[in-house]
Amino acid sequence: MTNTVLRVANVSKRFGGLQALSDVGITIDRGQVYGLIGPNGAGKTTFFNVITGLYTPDSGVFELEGKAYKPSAVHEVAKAGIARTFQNIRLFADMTALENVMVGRHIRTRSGLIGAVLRTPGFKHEEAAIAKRAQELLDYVGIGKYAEFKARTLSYGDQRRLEIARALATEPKLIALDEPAAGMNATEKVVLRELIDRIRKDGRTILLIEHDVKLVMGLCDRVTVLDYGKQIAEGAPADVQRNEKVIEAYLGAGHKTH
Ligand SMILES: Nc1ncnc2c1ncn2[C@@H]1O[C@H](COP(=O)(O)OP(=O)(O)OP(=O)(O)O)[C@@H](O)[C@H]1O
Repeated sequence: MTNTVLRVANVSKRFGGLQALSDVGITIDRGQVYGLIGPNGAGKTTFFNVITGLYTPDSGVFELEGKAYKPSAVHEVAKAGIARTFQNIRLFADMTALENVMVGRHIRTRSGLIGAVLRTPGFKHEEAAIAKRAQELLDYVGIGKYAEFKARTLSYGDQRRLEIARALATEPKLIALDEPAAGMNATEKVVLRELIDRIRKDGRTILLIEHDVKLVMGLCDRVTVLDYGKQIAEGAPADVQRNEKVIEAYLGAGHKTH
């Protein structure tokens, strides 16, 4: 089996007159935490959205574990094996934490989502096993005791962890985290860092966009830096941090720094 989990090459995307991405590519190996950074408006979210099927690219080559995939729709990408979280948390607010994770699990079950909605016999049979696994995942991310709480009643940090549990429930080949530390306080960030570290140690592969450069540098094995839709650096965090173009992009006029 190939050691490369995700290979994306030559991704371009234009919004009207704006070239949001020009020929961007990344390769993520098994077990890596891969960071995507860059100043405001650099194209990080656009790239992320293209990889996960939310935006249709103008060009690009996409491979997951050596097999071509077409990022044409979010659910297709999820089926192919990429699970993601969102910058603006997207949970089923009035469902319990446990139910939210169970929904994530259903894309990997025989009866699927439709079976879940129709409550077919096949679904009922699977349901107990799904609930058990969902509870394990809640425990894993550290919010097991909130299983029966409605998602909207959880703290911001816990909602983010719930999103991660739901993504893990799909047994993804790659888990893509969109600004997982956004809005978190220092203590929550420490807990998040430990969680991402644990997910990696348990053999998962992670792509993340993050504004907290310290977190990225401490956590990631490799980093790509985007600026005005172009890839200006790629490599180990320590090297990228010293890169002249990167320093200029972050400190240069016209950009807000984070
Ligand atoms: N749906 C869209 N329609 C038009 N322009 C867009 C759209 N999405 C993004 N853009 C533009 O593309 C460029 C890249 O935006 P993007 O959100 O990908 O950057 P980013 O690096 O994620 O920024 P931030 O750090 O602020 O989240 C920006 O100039 C943005 O205004």
